[in-house]
Amino acid sequence: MKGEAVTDFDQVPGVLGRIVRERARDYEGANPDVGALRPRHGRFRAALSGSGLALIAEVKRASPSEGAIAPLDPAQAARAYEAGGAAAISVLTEPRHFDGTPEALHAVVAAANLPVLRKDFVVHPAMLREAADWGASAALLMVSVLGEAVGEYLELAHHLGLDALVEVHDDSELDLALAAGAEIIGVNNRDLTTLGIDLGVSPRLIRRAREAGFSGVLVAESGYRTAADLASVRDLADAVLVGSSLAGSGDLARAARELMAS
Ligand SMILES: O=P(O)(O)OC[C@@H](O)[C@@H](O)c1c[nH]c2ccccc12
Repeated sequence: MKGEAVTDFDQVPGVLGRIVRERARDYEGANPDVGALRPRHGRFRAALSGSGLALIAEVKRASPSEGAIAPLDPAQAARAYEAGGAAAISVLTEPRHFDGTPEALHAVVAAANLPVLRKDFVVHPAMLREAADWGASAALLMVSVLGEAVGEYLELAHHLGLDALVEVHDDSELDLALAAGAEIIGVNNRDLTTLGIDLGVSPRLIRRAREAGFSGVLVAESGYRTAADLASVRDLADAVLVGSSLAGSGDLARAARELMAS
């Protein structure tokens, strides 16, 4: 199965625009063929579908909003998150702004007994093929980046046996994700064009998705630092995705446990 690279990023503003244009250049000329159908185990989705709020803990060494966070060893960090009760691990593989690497993902897949999400700015089918080859269970697809192409990328991800976390930040992106047939929708509290956080975004859009009849998995993303911060999504979301506050805590297992204590 062959996909198409997304190249038209003129509409994407701010930091996000800069990053996706860099990523598109990185993968220019890469092979867009994702090969034969691979079996899908749905391990990422299953890990988030139990009762109670599940934690997706992120291996995040740096970010555009915080700069350097912590020089984490990815394997050690993943084992600590697992010990702290995480249901899945997210690993940044974007090199310039998040200090991510493919090796970090390899190391986490080898070290942890949990499903792993490749967190990157996917703009080319080859990035999904890599995620599957590297042993990830899921990949992030951002509607703010892919626009109408999100449906095609969802199909490519599923063809490769991957679950897809389809990320939205506003009403029109949510509508696109729902129309594309997303099974797992993440609502990002951070506006990636300005980097501003509004913890009201997740509860609002998660409610809207449920009202629209969405029966899949809903994930609240970004900006959560304390157990109290989670009150607004505790009985609403299936999972939360947390990076900076855990990664910068010094004791990742303990920070994960304390964050999720209700
Ligand atoms: O570090 P935080 O505020 O806990 O956020 C984690 C995660 O949600 C964030 O890293 C993220 C959400 N969507 C993204 C898209 C690309 C890069 C990073 C992200």
